[in-house]
Amino acid sequence: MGVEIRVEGLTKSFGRQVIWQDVSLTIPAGEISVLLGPSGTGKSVFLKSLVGLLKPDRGHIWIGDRDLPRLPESQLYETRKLFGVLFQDGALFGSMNLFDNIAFPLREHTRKRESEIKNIVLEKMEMVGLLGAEHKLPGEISGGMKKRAGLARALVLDPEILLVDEPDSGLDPVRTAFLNQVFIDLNAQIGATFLIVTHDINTARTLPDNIGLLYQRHLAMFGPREMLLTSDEPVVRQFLNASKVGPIGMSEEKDESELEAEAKLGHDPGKLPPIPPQQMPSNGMLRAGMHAPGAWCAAHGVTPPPGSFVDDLGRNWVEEWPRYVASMTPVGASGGPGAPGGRFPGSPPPGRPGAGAGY
Ligand SMILES: Nc1ncnc2c1ncn2[C@@H]1O[C@H](COP(=O)(O)OP(=O)(O)OP(=O)(O)O)[C@@H](O)[C@H]1O
Repeated sequence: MGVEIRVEGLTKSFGRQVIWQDVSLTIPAGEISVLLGPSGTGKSVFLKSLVGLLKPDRGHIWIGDRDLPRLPESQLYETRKLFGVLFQDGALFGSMNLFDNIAFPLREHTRKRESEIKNIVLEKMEMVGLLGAEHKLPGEISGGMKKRAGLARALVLDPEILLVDEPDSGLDPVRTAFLNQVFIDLNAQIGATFLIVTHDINTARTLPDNIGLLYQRHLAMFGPREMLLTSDEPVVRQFLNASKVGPIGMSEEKDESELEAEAKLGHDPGKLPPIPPQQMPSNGMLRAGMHAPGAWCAAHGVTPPPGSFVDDLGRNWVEEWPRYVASMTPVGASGGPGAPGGRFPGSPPPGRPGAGAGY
């Protein structure tokens, strides 16, 4: 079981916002692949495109000899049956108990008898460790159980491909580890092709055969896990080490309206997002998100440049300050919270070394 997915030159935009472009990769049949990426890089959009819920602007998604974006509706419907999808929240119907939730696709898409449906549902519930919870409502179970119920439902039609969107969201590390083990066992048992989207580094380190990284509208890398874990690419290293220092900034999260607002202010989108006035240090105070260099640099193992000041993204505000002031002149002129002229951030007040209110 399990089929290969071959993606070629896939591009997706919403209006003027390009989500990713020219993504090409082959997701090997029967293996577990994980797609990583900072928030907002379009991982969920990628999953939805793979299953045909969103139409890419260009490119191909080959499942065998079928190119998904070009299939007529009837064939798309048939091809979708190859997929099981686990959405972030499990997407359970709140008014149905777990048994009926899990039985739903079988009742909707097959003509199986109730006795047969019962066998399948109980088999899948056992696979995910939920046997005995058939009569519970989604509101009566934990987040981890909800995910496993969603997983059981994704399995009832015996998918060749299982797509999973952020299985770890909202789960503590113990439940995440447990769920990851369920994925490993399931993969060994059913042999389907798994693609899991996550930003959990531990999941990426332990679970997959292959890892991909989406970054700044491109697939930065895709390959065997060890290749990524030992990569010297700065973006890969920063992501895997969960470091604030490196090429990944906050620009990935911006949507079109934010980028437009920035462009109007004359900012260079993605390069120097303005720091919000409420986070600017003024009158010697350190505000949330801004850290005295001593504490921050010690925590990140770097030597602070003399007189420097860093923010949550590791930007040195001694260097950024003149550009920031230039870009914020109207605010500065009014003497507002972002106005230059207060105590320069490189000099924390005496007696409060390293007092970073953001910690
Ligand atoms: N249907 C849609 N219409 C317009 N924009 C959308 C739509 N779906 C997603 N987006 C935009 O696409 C971008 C990527 O969203 P997506 O949810 O795929 O990111 P992600 O990498 O999964 O983020 P996270 O890790 O935070 O879940 C976001 O800017 C989002 O606002």
